[in-house]
Amino acid sequence: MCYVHLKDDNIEIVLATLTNMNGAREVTRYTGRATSMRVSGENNISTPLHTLETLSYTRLNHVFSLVYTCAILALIYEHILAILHTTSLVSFLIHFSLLLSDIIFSFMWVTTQCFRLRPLKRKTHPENLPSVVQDKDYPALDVFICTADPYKEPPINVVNTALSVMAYDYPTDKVSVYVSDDGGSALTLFAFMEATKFASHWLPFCREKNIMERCPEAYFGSDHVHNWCSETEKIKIMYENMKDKVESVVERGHVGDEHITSEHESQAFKKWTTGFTRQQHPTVIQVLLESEKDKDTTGHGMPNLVYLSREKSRTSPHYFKAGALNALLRVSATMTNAPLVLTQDCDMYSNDPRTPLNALCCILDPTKASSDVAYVQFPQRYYGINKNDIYGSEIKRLFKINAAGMDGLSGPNYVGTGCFFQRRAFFGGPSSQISAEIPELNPNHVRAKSIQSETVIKVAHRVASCNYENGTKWGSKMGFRYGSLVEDYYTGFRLQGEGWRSVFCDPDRAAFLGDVPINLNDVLSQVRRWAVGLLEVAFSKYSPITFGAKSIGLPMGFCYSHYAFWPIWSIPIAIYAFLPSLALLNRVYIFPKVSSPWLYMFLFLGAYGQDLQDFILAGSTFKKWYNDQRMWMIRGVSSHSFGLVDFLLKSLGISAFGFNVTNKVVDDDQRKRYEQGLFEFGIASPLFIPLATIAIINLIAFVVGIAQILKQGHFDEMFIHLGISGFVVANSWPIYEAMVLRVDKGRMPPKVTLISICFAWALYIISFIILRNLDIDI
Ligand SMILES: O=c1ccn([C@@H]2O[C@H](COP(=O)(O)OP(=O)(O)O[C@H]3O[C@H](CO)[C@@H](O)[C@H](O)[C@H]3O)[C@@H](O)[C@H]2O)c(=O)[nH]1
Ligand SMILES: [Mn+2]
Repeated sequence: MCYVHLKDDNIEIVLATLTNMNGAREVTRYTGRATSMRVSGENNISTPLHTLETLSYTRLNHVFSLVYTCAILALIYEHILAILHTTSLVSFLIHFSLLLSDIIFSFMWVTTQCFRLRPLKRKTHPENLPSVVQDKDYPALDVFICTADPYKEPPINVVNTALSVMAYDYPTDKVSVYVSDDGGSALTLFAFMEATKFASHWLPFCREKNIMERCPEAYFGSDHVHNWCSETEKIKIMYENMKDKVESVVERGHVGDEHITSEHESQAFKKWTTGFTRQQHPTVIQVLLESEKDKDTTGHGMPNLVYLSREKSRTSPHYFKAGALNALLRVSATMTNAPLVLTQDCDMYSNDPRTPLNALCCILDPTKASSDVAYVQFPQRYYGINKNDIYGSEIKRLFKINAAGMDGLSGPNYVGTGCFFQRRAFFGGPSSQISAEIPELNPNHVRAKSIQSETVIKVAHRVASCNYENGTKWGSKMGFRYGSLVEDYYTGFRLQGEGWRSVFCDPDRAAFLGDVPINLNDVLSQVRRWAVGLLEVAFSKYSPITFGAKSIGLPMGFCYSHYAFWPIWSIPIAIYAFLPSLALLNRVYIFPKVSSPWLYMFLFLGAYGQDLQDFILAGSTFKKWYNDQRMWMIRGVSSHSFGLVDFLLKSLGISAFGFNVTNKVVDDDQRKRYEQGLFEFGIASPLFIPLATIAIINLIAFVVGIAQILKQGHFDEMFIHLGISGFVVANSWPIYEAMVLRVDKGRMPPKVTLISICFAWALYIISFIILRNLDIDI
């Protein structure tokens, strides 16, 4: 096994770690330049499973960061000077808000630099696996798929996700797929019963044809299905039949008797008695496939497939997805207890059957009893994004650029899906394991013989009950952690705090492909939930800035802080969106006189230029980057501001903010407009009001500003104001278009436009009253 260590540009590969008879460690190493490394050899110890490369522009980035830091200091100094020279409360407040804004921007910029300290590119070599470990010795893998609502997450899509992982190129008897249904829906169970029948044809078909798209919907939907033959046609018809059946049952809302084909199935549906609701129902566990018994059409074994809907009660908290994942951890422990666990969102299908092998390359260390890698995170990547990605849905910075940056430190944050964990990681630190309350749940507990035996099913029901966690360490010291709506981010952070590392694995071919929301309200609502979750971590006793910096070191602490404090970006963005334009309308020029506009220009272009550079190097395009920066502002003033308020209300106990599941059903009209690159407003969402208000105020300010320059000069004083307003106007183009030019269903509802005009007017009046007695230059 190899273990790779990087120091500056040098690479050290620990090819083997063996313990000799005296108990001492013997290490075989290769050292060399990272960029020119070649390792060759015949035996297994010289065949690395993964190699790392540092990126050549990193040094340049460091130098630039130094220069940029000086510019930030100069700007802060000017703000302080300006504050010292203020003569009235109003001008003090104005300069203070500019100082506050720039301090927040600077803080975020400083934390961003930690992602640039040592970004890595990691390459896996699954072709070398056979010389290190035979496939019969591969660790078993439990896959968890979460779903929560059959109407927002169509069961046929969940089935597709499950089929894609069931068909992995991995010893079938080592794969178990567990589906958690927080929607407690018979419709989802029905879909999976149908899926098991289809799987017995689909899995051998994938194997024989060696196809890459093992998600049937993606395979039959792709234009380049090779080797189309009568068998392909047959399987396609089978798939279409299953899909129609599942969709019609979902549409009808219940599973009719005509669809139930066996006594076994009928027994399963009997659990949906009257009084069974999503919020209140007993545990349902249904073993749909058992690898030791069930065979596919060629007689080859099938993976285990288990449906779980944990018990829910109105009086017990269920902790949303984190709770579902912990129930999955426990139920799977009683049945298969695989040392590797993959967590998947229901809308993220596997796009590469060799993904578990790539993960093994990063996690496996056969020479040691265990490695300290808690998880291997693959990036979230998506299908169906429009040409220029108008909503910045790729979120490239979070999922790719920053993740590669953290990989060079202690490893990336967990993003909820596409992540292979060592089960051990959920039970204490790498060298301080803790025991579960019952032995069946411990990672070293030997798996049961039959997953359907009475004793196993009994314990499985017990550990899935809604009161099971009371008085245990689940959610605090064990399993996925509770306390934040971004349970993924929080859990990864806490695991790293316990001493675990993580690894980022980003092969060229996307390992997983997911679905993105395609209307603005869904996009913004999703980020609003994230904002609340992140703030819950930022202002907890485990804040990354304090606890994090202590437990995982300053650079990693800063990386995690960057996300935890993401929503406070809304403060400077909102200040810059309103203040300069309102001041301009009142002919008050607020930027420090001493500051030459060049300093602002440098800071703005420097940050933007670096951002653009990262995007282009990560394989993106200028247009996508432009849209991403626009969404950054849009999210800042809507999702993040609302998230900030939601968080405050939640902290004060005034209102609760739960996990609103993102809608994955789209209407064809919306899809068409999305393909055309049009923003989808359509509904009167409060999230749109700040956007429209800002767009209106800045447009008027910009026009008035230009008119003033033409009439009476003052260009110098107005330069920065005009620059900012002009920039906001340029970014607001889709909003003007939606308010004035469009007539389709996705335009801005007139109600939102009207309310925003009123807000803009009110803000102008207020600013007029406050600013009227100020000098032109303050
Ligand atoms: O009570 C719940 C709520 C959600 N989910 C599942 O959680 C997943 C993610 O939910 P989704 O609505 O798609 O949220 P997103 O914001 O798109 O998800 C991102 O953000 C979440 C944290 O907010 C992470 O858990 C996800 O992995 C990450 O992709 C889905 O499979 C849901 O079925 C549950 O199982 N139970
Ligand atoms: Mn999602």
